[in-house]
Amino acid sequence: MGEQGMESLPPLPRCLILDYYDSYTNNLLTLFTQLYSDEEVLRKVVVVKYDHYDWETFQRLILPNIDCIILSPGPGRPDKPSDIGFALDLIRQHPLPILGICLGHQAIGVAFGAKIINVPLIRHGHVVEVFPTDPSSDLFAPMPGHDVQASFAAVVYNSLVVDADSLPANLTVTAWTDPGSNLSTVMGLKHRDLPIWGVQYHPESISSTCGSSLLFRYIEAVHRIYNHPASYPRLETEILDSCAYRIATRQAKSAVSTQNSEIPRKLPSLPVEPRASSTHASTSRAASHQTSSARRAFSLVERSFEESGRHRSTADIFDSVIRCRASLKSGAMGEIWLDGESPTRATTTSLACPNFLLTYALASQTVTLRTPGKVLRSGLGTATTFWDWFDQAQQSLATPRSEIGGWKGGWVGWFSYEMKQESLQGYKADHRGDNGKSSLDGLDACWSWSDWLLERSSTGRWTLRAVIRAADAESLPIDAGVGKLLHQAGVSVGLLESQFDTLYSTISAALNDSMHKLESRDFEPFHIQPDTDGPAYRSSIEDCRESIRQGDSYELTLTTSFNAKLPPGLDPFHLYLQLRKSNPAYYSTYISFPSVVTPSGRGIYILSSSPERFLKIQVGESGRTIEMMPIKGTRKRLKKGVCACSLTSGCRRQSPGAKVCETERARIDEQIGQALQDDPKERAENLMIVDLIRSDLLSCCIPSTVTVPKLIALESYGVHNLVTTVRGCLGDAVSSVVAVKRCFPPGSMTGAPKLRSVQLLEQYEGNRQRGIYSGALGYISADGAVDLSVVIRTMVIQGNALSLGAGGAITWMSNADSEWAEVLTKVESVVGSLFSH
Ligand SMILES: C=C(O[C@@H]1C=C(C(=O)O)C=C[C@H]1O)C(=O)O
Ligand SMILES: NC(=O)CC[C@H](N)C(=O)O
Repeated sequence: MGEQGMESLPPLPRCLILDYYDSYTNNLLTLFTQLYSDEEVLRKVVVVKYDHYDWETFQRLILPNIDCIILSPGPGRPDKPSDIGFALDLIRQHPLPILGICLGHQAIGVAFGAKIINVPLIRHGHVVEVFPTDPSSDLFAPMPGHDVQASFAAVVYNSLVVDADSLPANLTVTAWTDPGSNLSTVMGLKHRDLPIWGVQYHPESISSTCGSSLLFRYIEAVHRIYNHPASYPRLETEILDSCAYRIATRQAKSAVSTQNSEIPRKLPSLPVEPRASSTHASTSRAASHQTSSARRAFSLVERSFEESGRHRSTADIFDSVIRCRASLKSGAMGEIWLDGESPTRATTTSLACPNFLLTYALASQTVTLRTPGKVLRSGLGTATTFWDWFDQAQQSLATPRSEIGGWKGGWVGWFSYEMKQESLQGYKADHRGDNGKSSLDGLDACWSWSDWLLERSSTGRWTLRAVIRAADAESLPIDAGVGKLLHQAGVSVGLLESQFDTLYSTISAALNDSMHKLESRDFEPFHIQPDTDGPAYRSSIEDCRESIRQGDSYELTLTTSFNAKLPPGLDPFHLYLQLRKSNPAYYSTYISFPSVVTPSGRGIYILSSSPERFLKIQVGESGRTIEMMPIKGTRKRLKKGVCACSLTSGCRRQSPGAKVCETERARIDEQIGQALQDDPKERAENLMIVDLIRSDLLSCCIPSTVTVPKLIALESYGVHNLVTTVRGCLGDAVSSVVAVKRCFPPGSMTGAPKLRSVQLLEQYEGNRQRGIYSGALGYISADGAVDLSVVIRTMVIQGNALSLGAGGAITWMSNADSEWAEVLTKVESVVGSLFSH
């Protein structure tokens, strides 16, 4: 070493990132793609779980075939063998250049004899100022052409830190935070003689600066150690295959990619044929979309109803067309209303009567097909998960892709929170919450299929959309999977052209039936009670804070459940009509499956007013985009009609509703929102989940495409919320269902790091199953488009039992009283004055 830094980008060495099941590890890839192309990074950099190989195998198979190592951040302690695996041996034997980040950095300290202590001030998700001891050299030297800076801003996620007083002589401190104060801690280390470096902060965080220059200088140092070869070989396939999530390098960033399957195949991307003015639905054009090499049984059609029904309310149409028309309801499994009443974002509404349901029981690993006349079960066996089985089902019933947004027919349903057992890598079955109360009993996932739907655009026009089955189409394979079940039950998927025509006429008549009147019904308020009372919840908050203090978690979304017995005769639909008025939300949804029986009785009904997007997949010109919009940070609003006037505000009359009162109320409400957006605790809560969501998306996206177009924006619906938008382009080989699986459960409902937080929360929530609450709800369109909400602010009714989950993110800075008040605010935003509690 000792040579002047090279001023050009070195070729990329083969780099293995050892992942401690942290929820930020994949973000390191974005530092690489700021320097190198996606193709190069996906060929040369691999993320492998720290327990994927044992030490002996790692030394034999991996070490000889890589050039450098990054040790990731992670939960727990570097001096605890189960948390750190073989890293201490790796560092002590220092076979290759190593860069440790956060937990990895602390492991470097421990490996050479330093002590780990608690930080004087825990500030997960906060931006701190880092002061390199020599900002002009080694890993902190600026990028070529940039000025030397005495300090830079970076995000920290640590509870623990290397004790500066215990450092052995062979380790040097390279950076500090808060130098000279009693908050000062070690932010960087390096070995005096060996190519081993560590940083305590998170260079990969969205709000950290100088991350790519650190990586650049590390790669430059690695390159120097290998005497500047012209290039490095690509990683061997076996090593690439040991990555938890592979993204296809082939055709990275290509235009529209294939629908599905881990084996990429080229299918044409086809638009839906609009049939706005035709009264004869012809499927011939749709059918002609099929190519002989990729023949599909199903296609999409749509036909508008022009002015019909335009002046009637959506609730009225839902009641008259979907709920009351016997000819449409016979043969249906229930009613679906993807409502989407949003004051700030334009939405479409979809109404449907599904033909069949697929439900999944985690405990017995059994899929059940439910049709109006039949119930058929099929065991999955232990070799597969429902996610993979359902992925195949989705693919076998898929239509060609359409660039038109929204649900075009196909699946509507949910994955309950417990489906994490089959999606979350490293999840330990013995921590499962299945000894807790389960009321879902076999509805851990539930996906209904609708051949057709009635859609209202944001301008009010109604359109019939359908999945069409070509009369001469080959039938589905019936030897396994969904095809076998559907065949046994005698269900055929998709409408024939003639059926579409008849349906169009029937619905047209119903839309024009102005005699229909939607009755509104009053009902008695009922009593809703929390599962956990305030003191018990406060005590769980302290448990969460203790886990955070010990370094096991950075943030935990603690939840509880509120329950009520409904008065006899209460129709959930009428309760939903009240909810959509009192708490309009982007993802408001009503689902009714009256024939499904659970331990609480007959029928399951979902009444959702979720404002939160979990995940949306759209097909666009440049490929499939995936977007997630986590919410963190919630405050009560000052509602319309409340007089907030004070003596100083100039309103003397103090009469709620008066114009001057309303102006004052709006001003104070805006101030509350602004204060939320400016609050460092709330911003940190949001940032922690944003970094986690970026890492989730990197498990299915081309790395350089993952961006954050909107960071910590204020959205005010029923409550004030802070919302971030994270977006990326899906990798070619990642199907829609696989993308959902890789990001499930929603990070805003777990906290970070996801795996460790999920398992801790199971303990702190008394092994209670969260059920549909905290899961994902929405559509997976026949063409692979997806839009799912995070299931919050949602009433689930089974028989006469109503449950409503609520919770909030706990960080070190949480105050038990205000967290409990936040939970009650969320509950109130849903049940409001309907209930006494
Ligand atoms: C846990 C809930 O909400 C989650 C927690 C939030 C928060 O802590 O601010 C906000 C939205 C959700 O991601 C809930 O509504 O029950
Ligand atoms: N982000 C991290 O790697 C955290 C490391 C360690 N668990 C701590 O809390 O200090």
